[in-house]
Amino acid sequence: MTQDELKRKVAEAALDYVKDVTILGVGTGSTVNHFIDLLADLKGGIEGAVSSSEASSERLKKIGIPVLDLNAAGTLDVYVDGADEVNAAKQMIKGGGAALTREKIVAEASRKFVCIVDETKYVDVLGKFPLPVEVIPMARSLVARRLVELGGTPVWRENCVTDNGNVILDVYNLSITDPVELEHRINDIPGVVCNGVFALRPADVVLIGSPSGVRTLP
Ligand SMILES: O=C(CO)[C@H](O)[C@H](O)COP(=O)(O)O
Repeated sequence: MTQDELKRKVAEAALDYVKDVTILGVGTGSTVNHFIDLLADLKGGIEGAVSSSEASSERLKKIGIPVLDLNAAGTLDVYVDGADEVNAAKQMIKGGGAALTREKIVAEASRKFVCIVDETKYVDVLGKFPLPVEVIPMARSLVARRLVELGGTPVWRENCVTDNGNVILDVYNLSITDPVELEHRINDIPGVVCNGVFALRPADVVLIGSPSGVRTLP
């Protein structure tokens, strides 16, 4: 099976978690794109979705699902999103699609975070995938210097402007043995809007697609 077929398969499995949901949170990325496409056929009572990106909002609207403002929607029952890496503690690296800030907000606003990944995303230690950090443009060099002090090698993702008008630094060479500590430390750097470590609010359910089926992390 191709990686894209695995993404489709795990997206299908996530439908079980939204059957009784009327308003759900929807993440960003190619795995979530499959999930959105599958929502179109769901004979459920979905009345609307809170989206984590302009790209997902457009896709939701195309299939007739209204996109709601989080301020009006309040607490969401379920948030479905992908990840770039996930570990056994259901902590993740996210932000490969530059949507990390809104993803972290919608995740925080949700009772249940269902993370959908193919098997290539499962790791023992987070950090092989370069850690995305969203930064206010004027602070880019300052934040990069602080990230070097933390042991990383930040690289400016050129030609990328986030939905919030900011820039992304991708941090290489991190071995994230204490994700909670690193999430706090990067958040503390002035100019950082958000970092892609999702450990303070990990996933509640992780579904992993493989050729032999979809497994749920214990
Ligand atoms: O965090 C994300 C976007 O900011 C995505 O969830 C992550 O990049 C995974 O993407 P894909 O499903 O395309 O592999």
